[in-house]
Amino acid sequence: MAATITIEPKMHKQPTAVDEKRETILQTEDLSIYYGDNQAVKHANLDIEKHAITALIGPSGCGKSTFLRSINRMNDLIPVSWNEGKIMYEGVDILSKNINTIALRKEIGMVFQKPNPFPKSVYNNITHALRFYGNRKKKQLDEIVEESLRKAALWDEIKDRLHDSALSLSGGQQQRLCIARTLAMEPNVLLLDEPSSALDPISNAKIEELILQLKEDYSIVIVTHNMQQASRISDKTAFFLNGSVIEYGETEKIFTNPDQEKTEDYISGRFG
Ligand SMILES: Nc1ncnc2c1ncn2[C@@H]1O[C@H](COP(=O)(O)OP(=O)(O)OP(=O)(O)O)[C@@H](O)[C@H]1O
Repeated sequence: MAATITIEPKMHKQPTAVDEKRETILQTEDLSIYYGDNQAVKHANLDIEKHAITALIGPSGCGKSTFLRSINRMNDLIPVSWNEGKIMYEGVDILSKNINTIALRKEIGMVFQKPNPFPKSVYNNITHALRFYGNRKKKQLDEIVEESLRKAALWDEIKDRLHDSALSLSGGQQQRLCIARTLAMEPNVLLLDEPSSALDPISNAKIEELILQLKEDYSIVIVTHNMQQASRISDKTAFFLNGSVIEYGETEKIFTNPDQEKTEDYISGRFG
């Protein structure tokens, strides 16, 4: 039977049940990812928890972004990329050939390092994909725009600028708009690839605060080079080195009492 990802309408989510927290939402099983002959991720076994923030850390080129992009099959867009192993999401191996990747990317949304709003109005940035996928009424679109911008902590700042170009917003506002655009698709999982590294410290702090709020409703995986950021906001941390997951555990433990010497060396700045 063809494996599909079901999209359930969930505009008005119920509050998260306490007992739902810290369940596993995604599991990678012996996941390896290659670019041609270059093995960028090596046999990764990670359980990503629901309603938690999972940070992926490690030196440049160790495979963090590759791992992240594989979770919603964005890596498929790189022709030389191929993989082995499994990524289980809601009982389905999302690396299967018959997965609907468009539906998958709605459920598992992604935000990139550089804010990349469309050269359209704020309003149309959020409604563009919704219009493409369905015949939503204006009233409904208005509600989604407001709800998404509120969730992205941007509504109060730009509610009078909905028809201005998104490119007229500041860098930090553009990044929160990109987050709002992703939230409008009602994802379960958010993949964030260094979402604040291109921003000034105040915008960075706002994004961090936002990510912490979003964890109530979403499961978040974030790639970051910023050790303070990882220790401030994440619940779990995975340390990658040369494509391998060297250590994975509670963030507090990883940063205060890691099991592996290499982890200790990295977080204390001895390399990387
Ligand atoms: N599009 C691509 N085509 C070919 N090789 C790639 C591609 N993207 C990444 N790689 C290779 O895969 C390996 C892992 O890169 P990746 O970008 O995943 O690491 P990273 O830990 O996210 O690095 P950084 O922190 O610098 O972003 C590197 O050897 C890199 O050269």
